[in-house]
Amino acid sequence: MPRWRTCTSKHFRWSSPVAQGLLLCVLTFGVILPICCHRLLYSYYFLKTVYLDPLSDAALQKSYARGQEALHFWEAAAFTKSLKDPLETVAKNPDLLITVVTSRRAEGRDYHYLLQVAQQLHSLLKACGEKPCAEVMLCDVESGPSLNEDALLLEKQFLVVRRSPDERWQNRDVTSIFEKEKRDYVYCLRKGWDLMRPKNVVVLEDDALPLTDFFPSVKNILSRRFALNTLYIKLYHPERLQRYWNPEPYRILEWMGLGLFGATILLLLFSHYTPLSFTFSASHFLFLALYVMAVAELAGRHYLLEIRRFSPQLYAVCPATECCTPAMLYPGNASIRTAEYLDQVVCAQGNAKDMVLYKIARSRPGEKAHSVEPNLIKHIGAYSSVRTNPNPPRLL
Ligand SMILES: CC(=O)N[C@H]1[C@@H](OP(=O)(O)OP(=O)(O)OC[C@H]2O[C@@H](n3ccc(=O)[nH]c3=O)[C@H](O)[C@@H]2O)O[C@H](CO)[C@H](O)[C@@H]1O
Repeated sequence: MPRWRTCTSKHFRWSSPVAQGLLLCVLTFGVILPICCHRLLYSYYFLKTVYLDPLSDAALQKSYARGQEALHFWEAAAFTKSLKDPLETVAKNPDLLITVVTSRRAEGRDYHYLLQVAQQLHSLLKACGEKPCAEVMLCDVESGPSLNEDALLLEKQFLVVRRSPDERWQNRDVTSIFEKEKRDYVYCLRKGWDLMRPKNVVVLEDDALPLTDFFPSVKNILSRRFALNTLYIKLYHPERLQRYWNPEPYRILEWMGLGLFGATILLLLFSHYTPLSFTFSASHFLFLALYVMAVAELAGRHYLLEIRRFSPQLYAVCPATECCTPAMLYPGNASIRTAEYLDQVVCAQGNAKDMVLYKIARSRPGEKAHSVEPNLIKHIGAYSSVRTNPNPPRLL
């Protein structure tokens, strides 16, 4: 027998733990995960070159169809319903006020993001039963010569607030869109507080579509102790930034915890169900922990988070992340504190209101900020009203 064959058989036996571990890794990472995850947008296995374009086009088409359906819905409602002045019908001191900040969109107007959000809120509020879960205020910040037609269409159904000509005059010198966006946000925070003195406030951007678990989850979060001492709680973080390998310290802890938990379960299963005699060792445990961690990261943490939707009690609360403010919960009088803080800062490119808010919460003594996972809204805005848009917009 040639010499190399003797060597191989001496050092490499398929029954050895190393060979079995190798086989498991090759099967999992080279066969099973690629087959199961190549179409999953937020997985490392996602075949971007093949699937990104069709998935993005399908998402645009779906959003367009929802927008047109919402347009017909609200056009019909405007004809058939003649409500009292919405300002008379809103409750004072509601438990929850939902403020939707909206401006006219130059691009993507046919998607009617605001109408989609309003229709979803309308149906979720109807499902709440007799006592409404929240009051809704639409804050139309459009100050240009063109009107925000979607907000106009909703005037009979919702309370719509706008700046007076004097207030608009005071803001005429703002040249940066990011500073304008911040001032608009502050205006909406203050207006909601002045009109209703709500017990808690959620501010939604007009392209933040609440998911079906929105109201039960917000209620559950507000019932937790930490909410009382929080400046804001983020209800959305972009899916593409939800990976473990994004430098958020709490995620590394979660990742390690998952690895240890998964390894324990796998060892218990192996020891019960393998016909071979099984000896437990620390290196087995370490290997399995790393294996579970790698599977979770490569398949996509986003999909793991979705398991938490099973019940609002399972939603995780973690330290706030930096990016984006499409859906923010301000418990108690935090909305008015936030407006005061934001007033003291000037926003600019690279230092938009989301970054500024994050820095405020970190630098002010006694203020804390949190994020909830999984997301409570879906971000439907493929076209930004403050940044240049790629043509056509893509999901990643
Ligand atoms: C999904 C996502 O990452 N969204 C973030 C991104 O917004 P986007 O770049 O996606 O912009 P967007 O069009 O969604 O606008 C954000 C919000 O600002 C409002 N608006 C717009 C123009 C204006 O003059 N005044 C005004 O108030 C608009 O109605 C909307 O409620 O960046 C913003 C900061 O710049 C925020 O952090 C958004 O959460």
